[in-house]
Amino acid sequence: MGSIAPILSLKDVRYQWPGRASFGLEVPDFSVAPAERVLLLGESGSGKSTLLSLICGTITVKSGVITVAGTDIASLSAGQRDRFRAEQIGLIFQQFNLLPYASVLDNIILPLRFTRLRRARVPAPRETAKALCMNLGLPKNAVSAQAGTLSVGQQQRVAAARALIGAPPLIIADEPTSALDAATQATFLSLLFAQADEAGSTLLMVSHDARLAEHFDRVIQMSDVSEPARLTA
Ligand SMILES: Nc1ncnc2c1ncn2[C@@H]1O[C@H](COP(=O)(O)OP(=O)(O)OP(=O)(O)O)[C@@H](O)[C@H]1O
Repeated sequence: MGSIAPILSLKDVRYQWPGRASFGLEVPDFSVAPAERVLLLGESGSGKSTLLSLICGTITVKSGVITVAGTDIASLSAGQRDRFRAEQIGLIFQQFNLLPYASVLDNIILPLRFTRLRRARVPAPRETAKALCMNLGLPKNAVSAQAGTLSVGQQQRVAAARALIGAPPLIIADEPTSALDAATQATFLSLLFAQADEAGSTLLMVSHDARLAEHFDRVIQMSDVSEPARLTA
């Protein structure tokens, strides 16, 4: 990784869900370099979503330090963390989390409402949203459709466009291809990578699906990142 500062870094991070002594994360050292495409593989229940929640700051570490784009997220108040997340991280959820009755266009520009910094990077939000839709292979008339009326594969592209708009430095994707067949997965990933490249965004994806590995710069197993065996209740 040389002297380039990582976009994401976890050092000596520990987390345990309250009342869940049987599960814990312990991450001695994990980092992602700018523009890397990293796939984090792990079985169901291995803690992938917990790790992403820690990185996004929706749950807070018991000990250790997580930095995103150079900022220690524990140093921020809850409100600052929400703003910081909206500014710095584009999220693609497993279930996409689109507003089903809002238009595709309104879904895509939604993150810009929460952060002036990200909004400032998009002089013409509606035009940018339309361009992202086109580049991600959505039909032209899809932008005005209600998001909930689209197919699963199309909704996934809308979720990707929403994550990419305003070029956040870090894109985090939680099993975004689990509902798709292999050919559609590959197409989606190559479109996502091309758009992430254009935005200069780093991509961290978690999945249980080892078949995705060939598409990524680096593939890591959850068991190499976290050492749950060392935890005590
Ligand atoms: N909100 C929560 N409260 C308490 N325990 C939780 C919570 N969320 C997750 N856990 C527990 O943390 C452990 C890891 O779950 P997590 O969802 O992080 O794994 P995962 O690898 O993302 O699984 P999957 O691939 O099935 O989504 C599990 O034992 C789970 O029950």
